[in-house]
This record gives sequence, structure tokens and C-alpha cells, in this order.
Amino acid sequence: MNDLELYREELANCDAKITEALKERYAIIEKIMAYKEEYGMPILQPEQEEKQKKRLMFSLHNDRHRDEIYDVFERIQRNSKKIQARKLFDYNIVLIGFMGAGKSTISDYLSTMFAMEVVEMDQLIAEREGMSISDIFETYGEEYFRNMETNLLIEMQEKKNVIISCGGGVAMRERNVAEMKKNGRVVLLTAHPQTILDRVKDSDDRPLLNGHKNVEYIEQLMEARREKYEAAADIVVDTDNKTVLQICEDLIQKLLEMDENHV
Ligand SMILES: Nc1ncnc2c1ncn2[C@@H]1O[C@H](COP(=O)(O)OP(=O)(O)O)[C@@H](O)[C@H]1O
Ligand SMILES: O=C(O)C1=C[C@@H](OP(=O)(O)O)[C@@H](O)[C@H](O)C1
Ligand SMILES: [Mg+2]
Repeated sequence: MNDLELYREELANCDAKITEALKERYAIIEKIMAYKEEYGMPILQPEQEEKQKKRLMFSLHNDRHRDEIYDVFERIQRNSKKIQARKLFDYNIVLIGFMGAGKSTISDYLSTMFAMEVVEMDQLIAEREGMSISDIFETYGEEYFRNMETNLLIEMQEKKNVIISCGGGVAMRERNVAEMKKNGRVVLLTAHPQTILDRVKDSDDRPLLNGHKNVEYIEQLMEARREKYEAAADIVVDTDNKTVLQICEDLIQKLLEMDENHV
């Protein structure tokens, strides 16, 4: 065997070690999940993720290939999250609720924590139309926008393990609720009108609230929508005075409880 062949042999051995280590790693991930479930521990522990990253950075700080190794590690971590998400949620997660309840924010955080794809309905519709939601309302009217929402939900039925962040009005149509339930569990996020006002007061992205940014108006519209929101919901998560992490943890635990109750 010449040197080159020897090096190639060494490389193959190295790959075999990496593969074995990865298999072991993913098996440990499953054990951690089972442990957390058995002892009713929080699923999301972002501080642990940070600790792990710091430890790795420290051990690599003098390495010539630090950036390349770190890049691989990030991917390994992302795939661990995907394994976790697929095990926990065998369906799409559909977030509904009033404007400002936090649908986009919570979707975003969950997608980071579980490496899940997010379909942000408003954003996708705006992108496809090449204009803002406010401009779509102004140019084509609300009915046109609502039809786009319905079509998008039907399109999303082909996806799995996706977080769907609905616009606040999506659950008002019975047809939409039926479509979202075909492959998703529906999570209603709630907040008091004052909380909503605090959250939306500096934004002009919500045409239905422009010119009406006061508690009375929000309360009235929320009341008018309440029945339909509640009828659509599989679970309800209150968001008042909670951090995004607390809301996400609450949401996950309630989704898991649904499985326990159905076994
Ligand atoms: N739990 C929370 N605590 C504090 N601010 C929040 C919380 N959830 C959302 N927000 C803020 O409220 C605003 C509206 O949230 P967003 O996610 O866009 O709501 P939605 O998509 O339901 O309309 C954003 O500025 C967001 O940062
Ligand atoms: O409640 C509604 O009817 C709407 C909510 C908005 O989305 P957010 O709930 O994400 O603000 C957006 O779809 C549009 O302004 C209409
Ligand atoms: Mg939103």
C-alpha cells in the first residue's frame, strides 16, 4: 500500500468513527427526551444549548479548522432538533388568534428551537402578490385577501411537521378551520385587549386596526371573534405576562397532553 492509499484508509476509518458517534449522539437525544417526559421536565432548555455551544467553542478556540468544525456541529444540532420535532409532533401546528396575540413571534421561536419550517401566511401572501397586506386590502378588498388565505391553507395540507402562522382572521371562515384540521392541531393564542394594544400600537401593518388603536375597539372585535376562535381551537394558550419561552413550553405541554388523553 502506498502512502496515498494509507491516508484514504485512515480517512475511511475516521468517517466510520464519525458515523458511529452520530448514531450514538442521536440515541442519547432520544434518551434525554424520554427522561424529560418521564419526569415532566420542560422540553425547551435554551440555556443548555448555549452551555453546550460555549463548551465546544472553548475546546476549539485554538484550532485551525475551528469555523469548519463549528459549522458541522451546528448542522448536527439542527438535525437533532428535527429528530426531536418529528418525534413530538406528527402533524402541522397551526397557530390562530387575534392580531398581536403573538402567532408570528411564537412560530418563529418554535421554528428555531425545533428546526421546523414555518409558513407565515401573511408574509407568503404578501410575497406572492408583491405588495403589503395593507395594500392588498386597499387595492383588491378584504374578500380577495380572505380567498387567498383559504387557498393557501389547502396548499399546506401537503406539508407535514410545519408550523403554520395564520393571519388573525383565518379562523373566521368555517371552511378554513375544516381545512387546517385535516393535517394540523390548532393552537389558539389569547391575550387581553390591553396587552394586544400595547403590542400593536407602534405598527401599521394591520389594516383592520389602523385608526382604531384603542382598547374598546379591540375588545369589541375580539368579542365578535371569540366564539369562532374557541370553536376552532384544539388547545388554548394564554400569553399575558409570559415570556415567549414560557408560552412555547406551555403550548408544547398542552399538545403532548392531547396525545396522553387520546391513548
Ligand atoms: N409574549 C410576548 N411578550 C411580549 N411581546 C410579545 C409577546 N408576543 C408577541 N410580542 C410582540 O407583540 C407584537 C405582535 O406579535 P406578533 O407575533 O406579530 O403577533 P401576531 O402574529 O399574532 O399578530 C410583536 O412586536 C412581538 O414582538
Ligand atoms: O385579524 C385579521 O383579520 C388580520 C390579521 C393580520 O395578521 P396578524 O394576526 O398576524 O396580525 C393580517 O392577516 C390582516 O391584517 C388581517
Ligand atoms: Mg402575524
